[in-house]
Amino acid sequence: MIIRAQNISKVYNLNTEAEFFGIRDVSLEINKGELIAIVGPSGAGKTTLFNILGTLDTPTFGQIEIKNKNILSMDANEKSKLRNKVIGFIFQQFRLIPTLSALDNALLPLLVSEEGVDSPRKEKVIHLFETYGLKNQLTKYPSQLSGGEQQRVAIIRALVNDPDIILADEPTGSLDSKMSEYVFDTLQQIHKNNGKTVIYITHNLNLVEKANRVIKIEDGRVISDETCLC
Ligand SMILES: Nc1ncnc2c1ncn2[C@@H]1O[C@H](COP(=O)(O)OP(=O)(O)OP(=O)(O)O)[C@@H](O)[C@H]1O
Repeated sequence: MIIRAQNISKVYNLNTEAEFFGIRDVSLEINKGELIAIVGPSGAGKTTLFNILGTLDTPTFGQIEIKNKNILSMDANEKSKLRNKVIGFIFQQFRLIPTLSALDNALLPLLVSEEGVDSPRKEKVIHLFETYGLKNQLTKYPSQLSGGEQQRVAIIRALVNDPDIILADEPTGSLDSKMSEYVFDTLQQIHKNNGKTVIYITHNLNLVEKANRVIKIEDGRVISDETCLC
């Protein structure tokens, strides 16, 4: 098991009149290599859950373990190290830095890690650009790339530290249907070829169908959790 969440709740504005449960008593066990879609209406708690699974936020109640490590007992520095090594993030709005080339954007997690960028690591990233059809885009700036290409650069950035888990918050939410397929195809390849655990939030029914497991959230609770044996 790669992630275990036990009875986690996130309470916003705790002990005030505005107290609100973003998620309520959620328990999940996520195994290595799963391809999971998180679905549910707007305001259901998907991003709240995403942030907690990604160690970007702390639950108010409950326990969370990633790779058998208790996240709640870690300080900010330990969490940030674990996050950098174990989790790759992809967001709806790509979040590339406009003044850096596509290659430098993808290298950023290495630049801020203890290991830094060396030649073999740079070559590996260039190889990823080739694998994902971006070899002619290395020196381009984000504004010179299509939305789908920008998201693929963001996916490579999420992969450079070879994380076990990829967390994607509506990765195709800003793209038209053709570009959505183009980008999702990359996520599927990463899942299939590299054995990564991929967890994505989506409103796109075509992408829900492609998951091995679908977790539905409503009013902060998991209302169904189905694994497809296909
Ligand atoms: N910082 C906050 N303070 C108070 N309430 C919050 C905060 N963040 C989120 N919420 C509330 O928690 C609930 C869940 O929000 P969340 O962003 O997780 O939903 P979501 O399912 O991701 O929605 P969407 O699909 O619209 O992105 C919402 O009702 C939201 O208003």
